[in-house]
Amino acid sequence: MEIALEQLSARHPAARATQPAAVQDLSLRVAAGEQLAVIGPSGAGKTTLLQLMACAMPPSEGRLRLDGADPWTLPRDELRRLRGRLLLAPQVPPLPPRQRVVTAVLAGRLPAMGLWASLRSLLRPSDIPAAFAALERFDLGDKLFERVDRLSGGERQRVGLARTLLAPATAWLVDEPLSALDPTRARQAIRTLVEGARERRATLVATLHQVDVALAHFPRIVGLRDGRLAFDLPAAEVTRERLARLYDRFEHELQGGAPATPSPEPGAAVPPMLMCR
Ligand SMILES: Nc1ncnc2c1ncn2[C@@H]1O[C@H](COP(=O)(O)OP(=O)(O)OP(=O)(O)O)[C@@H](O)[C@H]1O
Repeated sequence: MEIALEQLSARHPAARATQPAAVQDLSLRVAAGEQLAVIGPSGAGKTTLLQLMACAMPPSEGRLRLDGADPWTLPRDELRRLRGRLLLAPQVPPLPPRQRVVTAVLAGRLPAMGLWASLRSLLRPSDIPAAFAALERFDLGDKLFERVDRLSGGERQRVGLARTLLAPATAWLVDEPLSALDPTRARQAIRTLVEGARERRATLVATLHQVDVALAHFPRIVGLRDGRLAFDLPAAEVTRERLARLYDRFEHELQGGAPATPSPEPGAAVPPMLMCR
């Protein structure tokens, strides 16, 4: 799916009147199948940007276009169908605590199913091999029949990512997918997510606090600051200086520095983890 933002601004309904808009005058085009990482300090508007792309909140100004259509002008049925092609994966996946992992993963397919098939799938998992294969890619095959509330936070986050692999969506909008993972797991998980999106030809937009992971695994990086576009560059052009400007007065969120040399290929050894938080 192609995603285009034209001078988009957005304000959260609960925001104070004195608070600036969470996203301001943002123009951006993400081609179908492209992979983009969004970085920036806390409060920069990264999550809001994903919510806008996912049609979870309407813009207050400007226009969003998904495959050329403005979703907010579509009839309700068409908007619902369009939302079925969008996957917004929140930082903490909404997994019912008593649910089995297999059911939670297969729930990724629900948007493509009718009502009865959905109910049947929730009661009796329909494609256990597919759930197992998705979990295996995140090193969680042994948790297939475990209850979700018996998993660690990091395991739950990976179950959420395995569910993404089964989703019928053509745009994956993934919010801080690595926040509960250790550095090794984080790299493994992002590699799997990026590969999965490529295999499915899905557009992937991920917000990331780990700047080094973003630079190593995504070809294009968008820097957000105070709701505005600070830069939109190929990963190799995101220099230490640019990052210092992006995180100015938020240096505590950017530990270390950007690689001085061009970003390594996916799978290659990467510099020490830069955690932003
Ligand atoms: N539900 C809400 N109601 C009111 N204001 C909100 C809401 N959600 C976010 N905001 C405000 O919008 C701005 C952008 O927040 P957003 O969550 O998009 O930033 P972020 O870059 O994702 O931050 P973080 O990295 O901490 O998750 C912030 O000023 C925040 O306080």
